[in-house]
Amino acid sequence: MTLTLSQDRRSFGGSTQFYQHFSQCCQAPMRFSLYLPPQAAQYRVPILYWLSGLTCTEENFISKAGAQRFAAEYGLLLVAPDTSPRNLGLAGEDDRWDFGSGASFYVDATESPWAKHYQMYSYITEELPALIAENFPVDATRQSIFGHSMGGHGALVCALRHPSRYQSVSAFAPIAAPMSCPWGETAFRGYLGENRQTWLGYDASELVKTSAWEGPILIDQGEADSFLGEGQLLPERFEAACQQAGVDLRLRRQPGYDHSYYFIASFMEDHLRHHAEALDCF
Ligand SMILES: N[C@@H](CCC(=O)N[C@@H](CSC=O)C(=O)NCC(=O)O)C(=O)O
Repeated sequence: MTLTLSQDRRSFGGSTQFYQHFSQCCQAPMRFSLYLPPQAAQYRVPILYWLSGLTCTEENFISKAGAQRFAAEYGLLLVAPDTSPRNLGLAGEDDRWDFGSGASFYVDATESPWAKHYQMYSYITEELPALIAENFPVDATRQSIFGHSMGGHGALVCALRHPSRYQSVSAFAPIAAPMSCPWGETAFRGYLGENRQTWLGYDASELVKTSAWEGPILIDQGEADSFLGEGQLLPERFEAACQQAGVDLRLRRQPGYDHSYYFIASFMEDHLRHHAEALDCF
């Protein structure tokens, strides 16, 4: 697989880089950003994947979250993929900000015209890890995942569906019960069709009830998040499901914080430490 490097910026003793490649899963060019910590010059480092939210590209997280400082300290390679394939010429692709481009919901679509290209679940869990293992000095047996909003939920789904593949998971303001909120219903209907039974496999509040996930789950949720008030996030549903399943959820409600990257950056250190501990970085 050919990777094309488009930017390489020295940061915190390592490098923030941007790549493009042709994805076999998505049958389209895909982009991701990456932070290579200084330790990668000495030994194979663990990997921490970040999944971004609606409207984001591979750039939002790496330029706004302030994660590189802590990744450099702990020796973590960060990978932040784009949120969907783009510029495919599909009908309706760019009509809405919460569906289509920038809004894949990280599922493998089954419905036309999305199914041919919107295979983001397979891309995130299979193709991208193989690509990273092949091209960077990583220990591919040590990987974790986190994200924000649509991506926070995507991270939960990946970990709950693959409990042995990820050492830890965390999320900022995840869309925690997508089958029960307007964003999720729109996306699942469009990508997966009308049968709600098939949606269950992509809803973290359902998956957690049967998953073999054992580790703690860290979630930060701003109490002044406007999307919380609109009923798009529903952390209380995930909390109840975790309680029912006996899963150790550390849901921290943060007074005054909204949905933005100002909120994310404020608690980034805690999340990176959560993952660094699980990935044996100390
Ligand atoms: N319609 C608005 C709001 C979009 C928005 O807030 N996106 C969030 C993620 S929301 C859930 O997945 C985001 O991360 N935005 C990028 C950022 O850098 O803040 C709009 O189009 O702006």
